[in-house]
Amino acid sequence: MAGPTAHPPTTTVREAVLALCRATGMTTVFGNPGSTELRMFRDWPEDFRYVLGLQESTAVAMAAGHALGTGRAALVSLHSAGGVGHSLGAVFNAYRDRVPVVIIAGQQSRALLPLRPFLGADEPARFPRPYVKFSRQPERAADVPAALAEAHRVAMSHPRGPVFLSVPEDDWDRPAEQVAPRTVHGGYTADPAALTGLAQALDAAARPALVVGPGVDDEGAVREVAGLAERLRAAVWISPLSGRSGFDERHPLFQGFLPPVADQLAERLAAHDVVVALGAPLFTYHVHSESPPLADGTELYHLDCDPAQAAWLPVGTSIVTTLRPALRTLADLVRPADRPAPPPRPAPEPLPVTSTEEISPELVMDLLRERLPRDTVLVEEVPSHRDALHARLPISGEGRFLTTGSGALGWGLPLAVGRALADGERVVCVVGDGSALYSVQALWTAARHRAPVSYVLLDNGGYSAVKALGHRIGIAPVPGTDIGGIDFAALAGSFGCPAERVEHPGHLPKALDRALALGRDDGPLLLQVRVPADDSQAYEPWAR
Ligand SMILES: O=C(O)C(=O)c1ccccc1
Repeated sequence: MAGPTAHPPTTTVREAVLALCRATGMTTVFGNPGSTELRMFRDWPEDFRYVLGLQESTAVAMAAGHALGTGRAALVSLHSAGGVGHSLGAVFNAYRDRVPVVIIAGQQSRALLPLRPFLGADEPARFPRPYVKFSRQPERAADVPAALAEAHRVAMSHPRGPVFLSVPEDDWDRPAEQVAPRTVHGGYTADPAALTGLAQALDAAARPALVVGPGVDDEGAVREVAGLAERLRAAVWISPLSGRSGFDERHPLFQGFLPPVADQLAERLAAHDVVVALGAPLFTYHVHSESPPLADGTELYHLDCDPAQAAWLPVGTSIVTTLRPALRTLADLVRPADRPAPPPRPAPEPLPVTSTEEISPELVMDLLRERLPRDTVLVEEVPSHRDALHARLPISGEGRFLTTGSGALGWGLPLAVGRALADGERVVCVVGDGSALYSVQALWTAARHRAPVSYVLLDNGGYSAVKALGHRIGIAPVPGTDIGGIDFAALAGSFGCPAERVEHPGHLPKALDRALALGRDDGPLLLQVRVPADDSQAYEPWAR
């Protein structure tokens, strides 16, 4: 009888990898197959689901949505070299947004590699860097399963993120040993003395603020942040261009969204003497302005699980920690405050349906707010109208708002597919025409798998955010920013996704009713909503 120290049984690389995928909950594979991956699919098991993306960046973004929905890493299979290249915009987002995506990329046969073969990747492990946490092509086929196990553990440890394994196509049939899954307990907590110092600063503060970054939602610390904010009576802001929410935006302590411009950010926070940034890089700027990061008199503390981020922040005291244990300790350390709470931010005026001839983005957001259940998962990629969305469509609840916090467009449309496939809950995705076109073929996957996504595509006929950013610095017109005239409803229909065009404000309420009444089993639907191209506005939603 085998003792506990006996070697695990020998099998093939494929069997060992599939067993590891089962053990780690990665039985949905997002991918786009080619000849360099074929042997992975021999005797493809029935308990695995293959979700085809018609371009590799959609496969990565769908996997990211799945990972965000399940809380587990998601597996992606990419084609060698060029396929990896196609995926990289989405890999960049996954890295910056800390999404655990495990990528297995194809590679040519080991015997062919010295000959620079067709499809072969030179220096495969360098290709996705620096936007992966781990990147390897194992030296020997037999090392592939253990390398994948390590990659998975790296992807899932804080700060989470994508990992990359290049597997030559002749490895899959070779012998290898089964890998026993291991557990890594990855929560770690701050130095108690550092938290005591922070608690003392908060107790002494007159007007403290918490800045909620994407890490709060990512680490499941929303409830802890609300508890601390209430105990402190602190103002709560969301960090610039955060890819998540992380605080109930209807809460009276909520003050709004910080601007991604240094002078405006410093000005917004100047009212506070102690600011605590939670899971937020805080100084995420989109455009340059000559300004110190914070006004004199604003003292910054920063809690984050990423030591690199702690190192590159230009000012403040950083405490490296995962958030939940640190926030619980902090809530015990601070005194309940008797300072007055900050006044709540004013609510925007609702627009009557009949107030305009055209459909304004504000009207779309008002109508969505009236219709969406509070716990709807909302995926956003509508840069020109994000201010209207944030002002009029408050998010409540953990994991309910997803967008790119990094800026590579083409993320939202497929992200919504993966998120919907994670648990079958209907997702609402508000997407711009420009954004949609980077990854529009994900509608085919949505239709194929009947992913419950209601797309509200705001069509302003151009790259409006870029036009407005040009306008801001006196550059108009900007060449290459008009893309109007695309029939998205027909395009979606051709992919098998039902769609409607909405061009008149009076037709919008019923169209939204139809889109939002759909259930888990009704598959996707796309509304192409024509909104005006307002190129005259400077892209400073945060300043309006
Ligand atoms: O600034 C840009 O060019 C850009 O790509 C972008 C991305 C997201 C939001 C707004 C603009």
